[in-house]
Amino acid sequence: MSQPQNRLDSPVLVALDYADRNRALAFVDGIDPASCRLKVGKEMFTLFGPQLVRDLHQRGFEVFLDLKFHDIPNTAAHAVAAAADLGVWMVNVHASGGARMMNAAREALTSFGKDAPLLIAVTVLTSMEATDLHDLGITATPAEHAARLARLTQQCGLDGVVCSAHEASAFKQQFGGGFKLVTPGIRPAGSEAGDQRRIMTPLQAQQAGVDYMVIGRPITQSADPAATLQAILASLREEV
Ligand SMILES: O=c1ccn([C@@H]2O[C@H](COP(=O)(O)O)[C@@H](O)[C@H]2O)c(=O)[nH]1
Repeated sequence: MSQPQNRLDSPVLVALDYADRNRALAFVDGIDPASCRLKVGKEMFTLFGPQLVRDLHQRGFEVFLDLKFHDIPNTAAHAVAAAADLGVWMVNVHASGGARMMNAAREALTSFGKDAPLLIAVTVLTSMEATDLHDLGITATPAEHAARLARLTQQCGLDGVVCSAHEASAFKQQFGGGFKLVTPGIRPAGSEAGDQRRIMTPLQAQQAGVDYMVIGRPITQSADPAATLQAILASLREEV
């Protein structure tokens, strides 16, 4: 297990969603590990496996392994422990897997002590809006349903949730400052929303009190990903 040595205050998690490992590493090799953390999700992990995470650690980056485990408690717990063995900084499950699954996942990390990754749970995907919930028979709004799942997540002793930045200020009041809010669906002004629905700009998300903002395509699909990342970071610093 190799843990990165540096540490940083950056709120930006870059979603490293590339089908091409060389393109991903070309971007990574052009940025400073102190400027952001990297999120490895289902696409790159399925294509390139744990070695990709080791390669990023070796370059000094902390990694959020975004595999959103949703399974029976035993399987989810073993998967979370495997992520901890890999030395990731953060790992997640789906809150809709329920309390027994989340408790099992949390307990699986106790033996890692201070080396345990942060464990968070996905509430309502940022690509979802009210009509998507209605299709599932859920009549609550995305914000109400996300709050219900966040409450359950906190009761299970996890470190925080994935939610949209729209829920951030209410969740900080309800669940306290220490409960981490990780928000995808971040779109700099003028960039395409794509499949995302509950979106905010980086600055709006910072003002709403999010802890970490996940930004993928606006950076990775830009003409100069490293420069786009720097511009986003600069815009956030200006407002501090
Ligand atoms: O609710 C969620 C949970 C996870 N994601 C992931 O974040 C990134 C977002 O990428 P963009 O290109 O900035 O849209 C992506 O890896 C998702 O799998 C999310 O979007 N929403």
